[in-house]
Amino acid sequence: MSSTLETRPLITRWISLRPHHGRVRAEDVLDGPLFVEPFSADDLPAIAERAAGVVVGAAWMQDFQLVRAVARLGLPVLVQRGHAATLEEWLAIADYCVAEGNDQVVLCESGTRTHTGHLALDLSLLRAAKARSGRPVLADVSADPSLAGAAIVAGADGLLLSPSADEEEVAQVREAVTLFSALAGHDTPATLPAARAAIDRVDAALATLLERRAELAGVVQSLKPVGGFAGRDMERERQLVARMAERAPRLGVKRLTPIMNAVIEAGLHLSEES
Ligand SMILES: O=C(O)C(=O)C[C@]1(C(=O)O)C=C[C@@H](O)C=C1
Repeated sequence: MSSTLETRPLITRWISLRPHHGRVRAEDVLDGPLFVEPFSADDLPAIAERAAGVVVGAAWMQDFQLVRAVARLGLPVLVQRGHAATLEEWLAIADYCVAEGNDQVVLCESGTRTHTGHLALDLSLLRAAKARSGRPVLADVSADPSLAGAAIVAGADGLLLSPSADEEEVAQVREAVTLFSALAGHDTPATLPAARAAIDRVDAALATLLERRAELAGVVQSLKPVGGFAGRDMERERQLVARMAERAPRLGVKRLTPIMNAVIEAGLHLSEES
């Protein structure tokens, strides 16, 4: 398996060999790269053979011997923040890995344990970790998959889901990745499949927005004294294209005009049909 790690905007699923997590077969959970959390140093040789990377779990942050042994495998290391760990303590684990000659360290914000026992994802800490370390930072949305979109918008380079996530949660997180990474992403994909995958995500977001736009245009038609093609307002169309061109300077007014003409006419046809 590859030892280089492409994080954005993958959903990384991880397997923990710690007893209370239960074992899950790799084939059942592999979505993005497979990361495995060891139970002890004894697990490391098997992990080195099968996994794309190793998880230093939130509960392991004080076990420096294990962290060092993990780093020496040479695989990417995903360092989860302990549920009470500070930014400094978290980044110190990354430094331990680098000290062992392994610079392939990815951080993962895994939430702070609150007084009610819940895990609260700290997105401002995630941003701070990104800024301070310059490393990719994932967000573990296992405790609350509905935060996936917020994490991506906050700058998460990828998301982590525990193997116990059910199919509905996986679908929810995948949908958030598709829609929000299209808006938040500024990375330049390096390969043809990665570039096409990025375009597919943009198209998915575009389709969602076009459907919503058609719905709203239908509402406008029903509110206007004269709706449909008969009530067309070319000055309004010119203004909205001009505003869009400020956000899309590469396309500019000239290229956006026929695109928006087609979009608006599709909406008008739709509203006249219904
Ligand atoms: O804003 C309106 O008046 C609309 O009817 C909506 C809309 C649009 O789809 O954005 C459609 C037709 C008009 O020519 C201008 C704009």
